[in-house]
Amino acid sequence: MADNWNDEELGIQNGQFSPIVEGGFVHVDGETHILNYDTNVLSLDQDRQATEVATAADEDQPQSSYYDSEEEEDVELSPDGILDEETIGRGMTNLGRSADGSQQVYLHTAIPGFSLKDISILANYIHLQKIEMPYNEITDLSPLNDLKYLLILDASHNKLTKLLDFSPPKNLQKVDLSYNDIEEMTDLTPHHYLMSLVLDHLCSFSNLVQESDNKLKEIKGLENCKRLTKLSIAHNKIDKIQGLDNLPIQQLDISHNHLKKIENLETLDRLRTINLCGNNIRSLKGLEDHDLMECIDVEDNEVIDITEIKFVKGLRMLRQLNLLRNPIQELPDYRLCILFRLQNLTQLDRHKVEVEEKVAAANMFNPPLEVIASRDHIMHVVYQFLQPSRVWDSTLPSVETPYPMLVLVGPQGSGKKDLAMKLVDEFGDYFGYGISHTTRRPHQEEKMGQDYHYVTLEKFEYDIKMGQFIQTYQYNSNWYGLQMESVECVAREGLACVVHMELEGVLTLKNTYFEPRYVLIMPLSKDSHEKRLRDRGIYSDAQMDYTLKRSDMYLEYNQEHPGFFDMMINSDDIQEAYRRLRRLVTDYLGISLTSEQSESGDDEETIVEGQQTQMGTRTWSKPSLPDSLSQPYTRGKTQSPVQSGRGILEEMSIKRRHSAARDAVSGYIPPLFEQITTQYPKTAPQTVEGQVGLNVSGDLRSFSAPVDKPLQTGEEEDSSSDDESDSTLSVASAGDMKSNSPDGSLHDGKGFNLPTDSVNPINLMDGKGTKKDLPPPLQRPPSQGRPGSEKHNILPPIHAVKAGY
Ligand SMILES: Nc1ncnc2c1ncn2[C@@H]1O[C@H](COP(=O)(O)OP(=O)(O)OP(=O)(O)O)[C@@H](O)[C@H]1O
Repeated sequence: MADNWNDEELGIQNGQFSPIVEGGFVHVDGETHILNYDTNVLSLDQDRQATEVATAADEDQPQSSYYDSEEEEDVELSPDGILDEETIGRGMTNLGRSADGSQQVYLHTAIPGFSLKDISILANYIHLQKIEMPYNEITDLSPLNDLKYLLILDASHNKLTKLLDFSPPKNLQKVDLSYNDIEEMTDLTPHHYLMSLVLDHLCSFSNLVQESDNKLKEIKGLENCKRLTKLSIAHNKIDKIQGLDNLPIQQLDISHNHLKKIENLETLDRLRTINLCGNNIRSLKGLEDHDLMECIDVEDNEVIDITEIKFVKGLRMLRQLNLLRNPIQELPDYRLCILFRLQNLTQLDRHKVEVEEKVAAANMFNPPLEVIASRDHIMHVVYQFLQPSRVWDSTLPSVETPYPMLVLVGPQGSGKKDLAMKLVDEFGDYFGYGISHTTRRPHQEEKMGQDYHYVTLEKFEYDIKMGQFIQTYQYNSNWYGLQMESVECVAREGLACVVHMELEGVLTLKNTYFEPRYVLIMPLSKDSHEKRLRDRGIYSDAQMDYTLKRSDMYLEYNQEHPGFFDMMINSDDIQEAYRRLRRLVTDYLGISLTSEQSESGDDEETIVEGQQTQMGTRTWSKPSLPDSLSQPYTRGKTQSPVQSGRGILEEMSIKRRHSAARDAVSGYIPPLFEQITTQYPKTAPQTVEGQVGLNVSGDLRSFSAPVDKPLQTGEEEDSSSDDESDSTLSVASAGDMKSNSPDGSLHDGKGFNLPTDSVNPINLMDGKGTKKDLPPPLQRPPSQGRPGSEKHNILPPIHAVKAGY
């Protein structure tokens, strides 16, 4: 009869079978069918009408719902441990089609906790696909021999002594035999459809009180289980991982065994989850090369060394790692340390990884340059705040006119120190060398207080704490730093300060109120850079490698941060580099050189003005006001106008710094520290007239620093030519503009306060960007006496009122 049922009769709607089950009856569409417990087959009961609704069984329903009928409490089920029909019937769930599709049958039964010893009756229920019978006293599974459709078997918590010692149901896929008295794994070749095997806590049942010696010690017999994807053999006495070669295992649980190392997993290339908790493992070696691994649990082991992480570092899919209760937890900053090394983790030690932690880890162990610089800056500002306040009147002469500084930046061995010193030698009337402090020892040819101030680490640290530094940076285990006093010393002389430093130093400097011009001195040829380093004979191979790698970083930084450097000069040939730098500076200062002298090389060049060769005379470039910074300019004869100068962000940053500096200056109350402030000159070099700042106009910088190209043969290096516009730092000679002023003075009584259009370099160009004819520059009287502020009006004036005097 059942064979002829159509879907509707069977309660199948939309392909879903939804009968109403009540005890041994099934109600479908108002008809009641009787379940034949012997065969699982339903037959129609004409006399009964469905009255009550019972819950339809769900395939994944938990065991706890096996018995929920209170009315049947009185009945003694399976007395004497012999499984009976009543017990089975009550545990039946999941009515569905038989495997051949011809009948409606119950597919699942659950008979837990009946102290069953004899389950022979199960042999009659051939349609069962899933049997759950934990917490019994079963010793023999042979009645399952005939259950050829059995897929899932849970016989955990029984008294089985043999592993699957019944002739195999054809398709047995999932087996849980944990908590049995099985001492040894036997050959499971007959169960070659096995996908999941759980053998936890073997031999525990009869040894609840005392730890059994008979626990499973060896993994074996699985060689032919070619479909095994999950294996759990936790809480046994296994001391070696073996016998799993080439199995498709994805989940492996060997927790709480006696493992000392992770081995023989190389061929388990589908492994995704491994649980090794509660062993004696010290090293994570053996976990590498599992590309699909997502989750590793090694809680409660002996992992102590952070370097062990290297074995799981390459696991790109790894998301969860548990290292709780390992000695490694004692390491300082353990969590950030791990998160830095394993940046893909979403869970560590059972705790979700927060984004903030990842950022903190990166900032702690490999901070971006900007973070290094910000920290450095913060540190020095804080230490400065802790000191009595002091007015740096030479370097902070006015909030509107920044103190002129030139920073040569580049990798070690780029030759920037030599260039800086040479520049100061030649243009001593304009530039002074800002001497950094260092903890490194002087090289043979270096002199104390000339190349660096050489100090001990203790002294360096002391000076940091005394708030002396503007910036510091550790390079190759030596510390370098520029002290405020070093800059102030130069400023007091009325000179612009030239310093050289690594990129990190520049980043810090960019956080300060200084607004230097930055020239990247870059050896573009690796070979010549390496040769220069090697020729010095003082660097180890590792140091040279480090330096050469950093030179790539400089190039990248220049590419990625357009406008960060004002100019790049190739220093492969140091003579040529100096010529370019020199040229840049003369443009910058508005100093004219005769073409003859320019061609004659760096050593011979003489500064002239108004076509007169006279050492020490010069024309002055007109200082620009901040407003003029974003004016366009032409760069080189052959190039189309390129935007340069400050980017929008830089502009905004400068505005912020101006405003901060303005606030600082206006709120300054000196009397308390008069003795400190008065030991330094209160003002910068006094003469205001004809002052030249380095803050020459630039344009919006939308490209990385322009490279100052070497001159071609026949090309004139003449500041009077159009080449003047070659420099990013230069503007059309503003000295020409000053010809309107009889004495070349730009002073308006307060400092620089020229009408904007008079300093706007665009005004020097015609509409097409070519230079207009300009009036000849006025000759400036030759300098006399010692070089210094009184003669060289480089610095802007101090606003005494603003400074609080
Ligand atoms: N205050 C500073 N802040 C950051 N870096 C600095 C500072 N002073 C010097 N440096 C840089 O530290 C690096 C190491 O200094 P060192 O004197 O050993 O190099 P160098 O041989 O003079 O390099 P170069 O030939 O490029 O001038 C150099 O790149 C140098 O410019």
